[in-house]
Amino acid sequence: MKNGKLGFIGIGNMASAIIGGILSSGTFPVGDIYMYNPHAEKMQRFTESGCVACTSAEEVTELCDTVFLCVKPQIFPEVLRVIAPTVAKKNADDVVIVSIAAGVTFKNLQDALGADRRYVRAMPNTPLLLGEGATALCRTSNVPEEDFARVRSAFSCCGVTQEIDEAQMNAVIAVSGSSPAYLYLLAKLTCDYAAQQGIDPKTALTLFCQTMKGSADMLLNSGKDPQALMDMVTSKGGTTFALLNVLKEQGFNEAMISSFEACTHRAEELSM
Ligand SMILES: NC(=O)C1=CN([C@@H]2O[C@H](COP(=O)(O)OP(=O)(O)OC[C@H]3O[C@@H](n4cnc5c(N)ncnc54)[C@H](O)[C@@H]3O)[C@@H](O)[C@H]2O)C=CC1
Ligand SMILES: O=C(O)[C@@H]1CCC=N1
Repeated sequence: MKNGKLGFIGIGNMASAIIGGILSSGTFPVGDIYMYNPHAEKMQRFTESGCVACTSAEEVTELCDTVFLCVKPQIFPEVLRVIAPTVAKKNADDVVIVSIAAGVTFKNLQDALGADRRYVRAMPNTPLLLGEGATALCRTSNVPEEDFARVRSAFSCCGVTQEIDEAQMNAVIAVSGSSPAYLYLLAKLTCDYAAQQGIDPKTALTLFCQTMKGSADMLLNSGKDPQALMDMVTSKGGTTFALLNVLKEQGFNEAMISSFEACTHRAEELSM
């Protein structure tokens, strides 16, 4: 029997962002959110909000019909071993296992927990915390629409979601999961430069962040593609041309592409 409870195992950066987003949106009753982390202090702010702290991963798995595995990929073998007997005791249609881990495949999950179980993989990102996340999702073919919709709503209540094929899950990490890091790097480099030039750091951050937001809106809503939008900014013989020219000369495009490939490759290595 399904009871609608959501369980989270591993309450670190990402689970905190997901739970924080769910709580802010009010999409699920707070008392339906269960969690386990070996370090109880990581759960404290959510227990103060009314979420339920469990004493083990098995307990979360026993009590909840949607179980989010939010530990590091390296910890997955241990967590899967711990929850396997509890998953085995449930009817196959009474539990959906959701993994947010980079690289951990459906085959990894099926080998550990059973091929007849229902699985969803998600690649979210930390802006979920503010309701501005972006999550790529895929599911095994036995996950019915109703179960998938429930998982999806845990992410879509705090951002956008897109369903993709499992074969694309490692490549999408450079698009959703990891990409905030290089946007923050760009913000840091830009604002550090502005500060060196005597611009007040808060002023620079405000201008740059609005520029990121505005540029994202242009990409989504102007009907123009990235190249056309770059062309709109770039006056012949002007400042943007000078800026882009240095990036080109110094191999920026190649470095970005190599970094995406490294991200995907690392996810492949993290497969169990
Ligand atoms: N941080 C991010 O931006 C994103 C992370 N992910 C994925 O999310 C997962 C978690 O990443 P983070 O939240 O960044 O890591 P984290 O290290 O912040 O959180 C992991 C949590 O698991 C807990 N933990 C360790 N052993 C455990 C066990 N045996 N049972 C239960 N909990 C245990 C740790 O105490 C920690 O609080 C990873 O698999 C990562 O690939 C996916 C998308 C984005
Ligand atoms: O760096 C990582 O491995 C995780 C997955 C995507 C974002 N953070």
